[in-house]
Amino acid sequence: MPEYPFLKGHGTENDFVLLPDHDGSIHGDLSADRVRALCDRRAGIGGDGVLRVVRRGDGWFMDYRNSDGSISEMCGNGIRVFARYLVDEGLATSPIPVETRDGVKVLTVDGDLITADMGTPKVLGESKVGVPGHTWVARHVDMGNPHAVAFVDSLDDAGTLLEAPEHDDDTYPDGVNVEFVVRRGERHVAMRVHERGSGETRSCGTGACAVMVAAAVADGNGPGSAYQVDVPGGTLTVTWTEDDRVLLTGPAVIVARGTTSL
Ligand SMILES: N[C@@H](CCC[C@H](N)C(=O)O)C(=O)O
Repeated sequence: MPEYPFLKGHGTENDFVLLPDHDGSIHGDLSADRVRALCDRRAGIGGDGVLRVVRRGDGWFMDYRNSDGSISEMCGNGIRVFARYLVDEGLATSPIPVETRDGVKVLTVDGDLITADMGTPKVLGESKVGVPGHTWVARHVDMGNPHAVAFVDSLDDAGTLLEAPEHDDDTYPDGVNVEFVVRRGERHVAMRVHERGSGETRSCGTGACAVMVAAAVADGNGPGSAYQVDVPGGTLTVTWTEDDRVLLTGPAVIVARGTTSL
């Protein structure tokens, strides 16, 4: 049985299996079944998703998969862990452009913290999301991937999040990441998230950006503001720049390296 190199890393406890596949020859046929096996927390390595690391021209491409094997356009914590891997291995130096299915993102490394320039957010309309016993109006924010942001009285109101929250299929034909948000202070919020393709996770980078943008719009603060976003796995800082770009800053670490036959 062939053995393949892997690494395990996380950003605010949103955790990933990294598969180095620099020339695309090892995992080019990465199937949904293999992603599910790698992400399995009992029979596999365990993770919210897989980051396949591929060279593209002079740079790098992040091939991101959710733990259920589905593909997403973007992963804000994943791309920061991806950058940590490149720097730790001496494969790149900051600033690092990384190609994704949502275009090129530039990563900046400053000690323990890695910032991803996530690009311009799209603030769209409102729809409803629900869990048993509760329904909320949610703001649709597109960060390259789809988000529904609901402001709630208590994060406990989201319940167990063992099932995907109800949402409007016409607004989100490809599914949605749903964020539940409470205010903690001025320019300071806390959130839980149910991720499309992964279930409830301890953090979501694109979700934190969507939450910040929705909160800033609701507060009458547009571009030119920064918020602290607390997630179950830590704290992220999201800055909406004057030139309408969203910067996601937080820690990203590699915690294990090995080989797997999965
Ligand atoms: N955890 C990620 C988002 C991963 C993709 C998401 N589940 C989707 O399907 O869009 C992040 O940190 O942004």
